[in-house]
Amino acid sequence: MGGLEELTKHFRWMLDALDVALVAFIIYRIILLIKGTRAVQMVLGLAVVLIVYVLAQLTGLFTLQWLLDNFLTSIVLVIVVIFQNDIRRALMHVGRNPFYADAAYREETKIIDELVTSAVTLASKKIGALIVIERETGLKSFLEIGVEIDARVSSDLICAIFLPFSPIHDGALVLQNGRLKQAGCFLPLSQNPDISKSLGTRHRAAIGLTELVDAVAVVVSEETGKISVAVGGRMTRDLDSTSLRRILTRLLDPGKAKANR
Ligand SMILES: Nc1ncnc2c1ncn2[C@@H]1O[C@H](COP(=O)(O)OP(=O)(O)OP(=O)(O)O)[C@@H](O)[C@H]1O
Repeated sequence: MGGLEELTKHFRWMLDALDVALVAFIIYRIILLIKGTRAVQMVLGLAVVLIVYVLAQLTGLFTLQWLLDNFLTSIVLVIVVIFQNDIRRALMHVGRNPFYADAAYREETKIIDELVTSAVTLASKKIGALIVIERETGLKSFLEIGVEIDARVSSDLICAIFLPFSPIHDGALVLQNGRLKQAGCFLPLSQNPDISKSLGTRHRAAIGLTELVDAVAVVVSEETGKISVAVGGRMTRDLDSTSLRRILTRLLDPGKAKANR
C-alpha cells in the first residue's frame, strides 16, 4: 500500500498529465457528439445560467442564488432524460465486444456496396436522390422534418424511396448508425457564391449540410444522371461505381471502425 503511494508520488506529474489528457479527450468526444445538434444551444444556455449563478454568489443576490441552486441540483437528471438515447448509444459503443468487430466490418462494407448499387441504379434511370451518411457529428437537428424509416440499408429500398411517385422521394434520406433512419429530410442550402450556377438545390443542400457537419452526402442528379459526393462543403462530381466505392470506403473507413472497436 505504502509502495503504491510512493510510486504515485514519484510519477505524480505523469498521472496529472494523463488526467488532463483524459478529460480533454472526453470533452472533445462530447463536443463531436453534440456539434450540429440542439444540445449545443442547451450547453450555451447552461453556461449562461452558470455565469449568472456565480455572479449571484459574488454579489450576494440570495434569492436568485437559491433559485439557481435548486435548478442546478436537478440539472443532471434533466440532461439524462433529454439525452437518454445518446447516452445509451455512447455506452453501447464503449462496451462493444471486440469479437464482433469482424462482423461489424463486414456489415459496413455491405452498406457501402448497397449505397453504390443504389446510386448507380438511380443514376442509370436518371432518378434524383440525396443520401446523407452520419459520421461523428449528430444529425438530429436535421431530422425534425421527414418520415422515420429505421430499416436495414438495402439498395432496393433506397431506389424505392426515390422513385418519383414515392410519397417520400423529396428531400434527403439519412443514414444513422448503419441504418436508413429518415427520409424526406430538409437540409440547409449552401450560400457559397462560388458554387457553379448549374447546380440546383439538391446539390446545394448536400454542400450546405456538409459545410456544417462531418457527414457525407451522395447526390444523384435527375437532370444529368451523374453521381456526386459532398464532404466538408466540397463536392466531387461525375463519379462511376468504382470511384464512388473508393471515396465512400475512404470516408466511411470500415477498416478504421474495425480497429477502433
Ligand atoms: N433543402 C433541401 N433539402 C433536401 N432536399 C432538397 C432541398 N432542396 C431541394 N431538395 C431536393 O432536390 C429536388 C430539387 O432539385 P433541383 O432540380 O432544384 O436540384 P439540382 O441540384 O438541379 O438536382 P438535379 O440535378 O437532380 O435536378 C427537390 O425535389 C428535393 O427533392
